[in-house]
Amino acid sequence: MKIIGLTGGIATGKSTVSKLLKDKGAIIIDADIVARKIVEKGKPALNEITENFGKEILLENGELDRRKLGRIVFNDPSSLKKLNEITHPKILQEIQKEINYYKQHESHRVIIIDAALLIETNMKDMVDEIWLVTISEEIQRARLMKRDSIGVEEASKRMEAQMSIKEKLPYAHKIIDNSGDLNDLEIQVKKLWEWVHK
Ligand SMILES: CC(C)(COP(=O)(O)OP(=O)(O)OC[C@H]1O[C@@H](n2cnc3c(N)ncnc32)[C@H](O)[C@@H]1O)[C@@H](O)C(=O)NCCC(=O)NCCS
Ligand SMILES: Nc1ncnc2c1ncn2[C@@H]1O[C@H](COP(=O)(O)OP(=O)(O)OP(=O)(O)O)[C@@H](O)[C@H]1O
Repeated sequence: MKIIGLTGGIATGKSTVSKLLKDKGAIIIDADIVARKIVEKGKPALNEITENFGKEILLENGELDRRKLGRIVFNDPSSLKKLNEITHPKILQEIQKEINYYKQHESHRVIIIDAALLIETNMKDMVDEIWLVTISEEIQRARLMKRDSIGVEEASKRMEAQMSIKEKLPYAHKIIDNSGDLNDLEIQVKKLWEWVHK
């Protein structure tokens, strides 16, 4: 079983690549989905978040107000550090649990871990190789603003909260250049999929 870490900055196109790989038969573990799961109502991480950020961080139904928390942490590095300290160990633990499950039940299939923070966290040690999705910062900012309907400042702050693509390059075993159109992307993904099965 091969485990591939798919990474790249916010809105570089990881989910788009994951979808293409899923259609080809890969198992996808999406770190954003795992991150949402560990802060559900009643989970210990949500209590820790309210202890640190106050009850105002909850919606009326008791769930996490993600937009509000996002506005706080992406504008204040020390709040982001605190949130990462609460969530990252639990996200890593859950991903490891999922890997162990698939190792037992789907041992012939390729696993893709889709995670923006794969290199920043110890997730990089869980994978056999790293595939990096790259685009210029200008395209990245433009796609992020469009997808999330946010302004240039908010988009830039989110990008600054992560390692730059340039800093991630030395860790990459394969590069997926997503500056072209979706057809270009599909061609690259097809080649990688063939390569992984050689
Ligand atoms: C701050 C939160 C509540 C904002 O929620 P929101 O629904 O607006 O965004 P979502 O979770 O879909 O994340 C979107 C993208 O933001 C970027 N991002 C998320 N968390 C972080 C972080 N801690 N540091 C840097 N970038 C991040 C990633 O590129 C991610 O793909 C949420 O992102 C969160 O709980 N983050 C901490 C957990 C985490 O590190 N998740 C990323 C796992 S790789
Ligand atoms: N080649 C492309 N041409 C034009 N738009 C694209 C291309 N690839 C992806 N997109 C769009 O760019 C946006 C970001 O892509 P996507 O959501 O896959 O990024 P991501 O890396 O998974 O982001 P996140 O880190 O937030 O999870 C989406 O709106 C997607 O539809």
